[in-house]
Amino acid sequence: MSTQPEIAPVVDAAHAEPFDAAEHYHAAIEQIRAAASAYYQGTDLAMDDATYDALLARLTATESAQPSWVAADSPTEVVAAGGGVVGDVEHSTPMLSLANVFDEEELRTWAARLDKVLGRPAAGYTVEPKIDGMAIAARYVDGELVQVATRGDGRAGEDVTAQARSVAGLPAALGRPVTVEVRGEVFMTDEDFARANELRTGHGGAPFANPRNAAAGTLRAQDRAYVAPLSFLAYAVHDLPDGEGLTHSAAMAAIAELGVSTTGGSAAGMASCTTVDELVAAITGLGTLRDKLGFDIDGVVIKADSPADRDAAGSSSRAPRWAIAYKFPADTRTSKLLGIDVQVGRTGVITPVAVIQAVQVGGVTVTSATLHNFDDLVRRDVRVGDTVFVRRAGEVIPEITGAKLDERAEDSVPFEAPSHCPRCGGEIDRSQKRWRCVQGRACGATESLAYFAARDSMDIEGLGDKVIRALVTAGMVTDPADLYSLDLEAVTQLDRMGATSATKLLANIEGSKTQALSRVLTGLGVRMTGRSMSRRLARHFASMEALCTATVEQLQEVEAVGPERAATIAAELADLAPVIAKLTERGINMLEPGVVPYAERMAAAADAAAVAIGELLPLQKPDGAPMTVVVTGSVPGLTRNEGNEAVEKLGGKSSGSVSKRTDLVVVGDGAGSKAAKAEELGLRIMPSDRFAALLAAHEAGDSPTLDNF
Ligand SMILES: NC(=O)c1ccc[n+]([C@@H]2O[C@H](COP(=O)([O-])OP(=O)(O)OC[C@H]3O[C@@H](n4cnc5c(N)ncnc54)[C@H](O)[C@@H]3O)[C@@H](O)[C@H]2O)c1
Ligand SMILES: [Zn+2]
Repeated sequence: MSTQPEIAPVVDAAHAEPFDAAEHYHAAIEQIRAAASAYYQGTDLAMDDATYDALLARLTATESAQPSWVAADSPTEVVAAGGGVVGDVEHSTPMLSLANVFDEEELRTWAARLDKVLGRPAAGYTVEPKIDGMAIAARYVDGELVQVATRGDGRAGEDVTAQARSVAGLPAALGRPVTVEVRGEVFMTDEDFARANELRTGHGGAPFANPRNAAAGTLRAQDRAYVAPLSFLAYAVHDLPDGEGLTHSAAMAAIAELGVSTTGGSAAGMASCTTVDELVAAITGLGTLRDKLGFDIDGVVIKADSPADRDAAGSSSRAPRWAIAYKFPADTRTSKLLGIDVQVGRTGVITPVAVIQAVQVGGVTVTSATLHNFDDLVRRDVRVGDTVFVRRAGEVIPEITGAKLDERAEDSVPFEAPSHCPRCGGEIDRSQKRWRCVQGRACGATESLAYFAARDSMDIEGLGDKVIRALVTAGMVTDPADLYSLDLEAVTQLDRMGATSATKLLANIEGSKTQALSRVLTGLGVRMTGRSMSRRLARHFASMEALCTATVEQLQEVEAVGPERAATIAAELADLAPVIAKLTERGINMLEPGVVPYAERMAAAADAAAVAIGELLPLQKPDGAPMTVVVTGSVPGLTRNEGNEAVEKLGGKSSGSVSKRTDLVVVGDGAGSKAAKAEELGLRIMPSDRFAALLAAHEAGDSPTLDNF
C-alpha cells in the first residue's frame, strides 16, 4: 500500500479546513509537489484533480490561518505548484496559472473585486471552455511555425517543437507571413484517447488515466513506437502585428482567420457577456454542453475582454487578476475496485463489470463502471482491491481506465477470467474481443422466458419452467416474441403436452397480448428496473415508443431515476430493440392504459408554464414571490414615493437598503453608495429610465417582462 500519510480527505475545495499542525501542512506540500511533478510530466496521476484541488485549498486556508508557517516558494504561490518541467525555452512573458472559483457566489465575489481594482465596472467579459490539456506557446516567424514550448515553471518550458508538428489545429504555416506567438492547449479528444490507450496497452505500456494525462505524456515523449493524435485550441495571442488595443475576442478572431484553431471556433464556442448574470447563464450553458463536446473540459475561463481592463488589473506572481477559472466537478476520480462482476448479456456476450465504492464523477454518483472486455482488462491489469481511475465522458457509462499501481496491495492477484459461461456453464467463444457464450441467445433464454411469463410480468398461465425448457430445447423459442408465433401442432407434439393443454397454453399466450406496457417492461427484465420502476416508466412515457426514444436526460424526469440508472436503462432498451420490434410486429400492446401520451403531456405542461409566465408581474419571481427591489436616485417622472409604489404595482416589494438578498437595484441620477454597494455585490442593476419604460409598458397593458428591459 501507499506509504503516504492519509492527509488528503476529499473535501469541497471551496470550504477547506486549515491543517491543525505544521507537520501536516508540510507533509501536504510534499504530496502536492510530488503530484504536480507527475502530472506535468504526464507520467502518471498521483491523485485525482478533485483531491489535488482540495488539498491545495487546505494549504491556502492554512496559510491564511497560520501566516508564520508559510513555506518558502509554497505551491500556492507559484505556477504549476512548482511541478512544471523547466526547459531551456524562455517565454516572452510569463505563462501563468489561473485562480479558481467553484460556485456562483465565489464568481460574484471575484467580479466585484475586479471592478473594485479597476475602480469601475469591467467593460465586458469573454467566456470560453477550459480545455483539460497541456499549455503550450507556439512561435510563428513570417507565418512559419518555428518553436513550440511547454509552460514549464511559467518562465521557461521544454522545447516540444518536433512533437507538436503533427498536432491538429496548429498549422505549420499561417495564412499570411505574420510573426506572432499563439498560446493554447494541446489535448486529446475522447475518440483519440480510446485509440491511444488501445495502442499503448497493446505495446505493453500502462494505460493513461485520462486524456489530459495522455496528452501531456504524448507531447513530451521523444520517441514513440506509435502515433497518438493530439489536437490544439488557442486561447491567447501575443505580439499580434497591429494588435495593439484589440480586445481578447477580436485578437482571437484574427488568429482564427490566419488558420489556427481557437476555443471560440470549437464546438464550445466563446460568449461575450457584460453582466455577472450573463456570465452565469453562459457558464450554465457550457455546463450542459460539456457532455456533448467529444473532449474534456474541466471548467470555464472568464476573462476581461478589454486590454485597458487587463492592464489595469495586472497579475500576481501566479495568476492574472483579469481572468478566473470556474471549475466543473472532475470527470476522472479514483475509487476502490470492490469486485468484478461477469455479466452475460441477452445475446450471450460476456463482459466484466467493475463494482466500485460510490464516488462522484463529473457531478454524478457512480457505483459501477465498464471494464470493456476481458482482453482490455488483462492488458490494463486491473485487480480487485486496486485504487482505480474512474472516468465519465459524455453520457456514456463510466469506464475504469486503469489502476494506481503505487497503491496496489502486495498480495493482490490478477483477475482470472471465467473459463466457462457463468450462466449456463457452456463453452466460451473467444475468437473476438467481445467474448460470447457459444449458446448465444439460447444461453439466457430459459431464464428470461420464465421472467417474461411470470405472474408479475405477462402472467401467462401454463408456461412454467418445464414447458419453457422443452420449448427452448426443441428450438421453438429463443426470445419472448417467439412465443407469439408458436404452432399448435408442434406444441402438441412436445413431451407430456397433449392437445388440450397445448390449446389452452396458446390461448393464454394470445390473451397476454393486451397486458399493460408496465408488464411488458417488467417481463423484458431491463437491468436496474423492477416491477415498480417499470410501472413508473410506463406511467411517465405512456408508450414503448416514447420510452425508447427518450434521452438519458428525459429518463431522469422519472422519480428515482438518476444519471447512472438512466444511462443503464437507455443502453438496455437499445440492446432490446430487436425483441421489442418483434413483439410490436406480433401485436403485443405497447401502451399504458389510462395515461395521456408523453408528447401531449409535455406540450400541455409547456403551455401551462407559458401561461404562468404571462400571468406573472414583471417583478415577481418564477414562483410568484415578490422580488426585493431598491430604488436609488431619481426615476424620470416619479417622486420617491411614486417610485416605491411603482415597484409594488409591478409585483415587487420595495426596500430601502441594499443587501445580498436584494433582487434588483434601480439606479437613477444622484444615486450614491447604494449603487456602488449593488455593484460590489454583483446584484442585478437597472437604469431608472428603463424602469420608467417598464412601468409605462405595464400601464399600457403590454404584459412586459423584466428581461425585455
Ligand atoms: N491530479 C493531480 O495530481 C494534479 C496535479 C497538478 C495539477 N492538477 C490540476 O491542474 C490544475 C492547476 O494546474 P494549472 O496551473 O496547470 O492549471 P490552472 O487550473 O491554473 O489553469 C491554467 C491553465 O488552464 C489552461 N487553459 C485551458 N483552457 C484555457 C483557456 N480557455 N484560457 C486560458 N487558459 C486555459 C492553460 O493550460 C493554463 O495554463 C489543478 O486545478 C488540478 O486540477 C492536478
Ligand atoms: Zn451461456
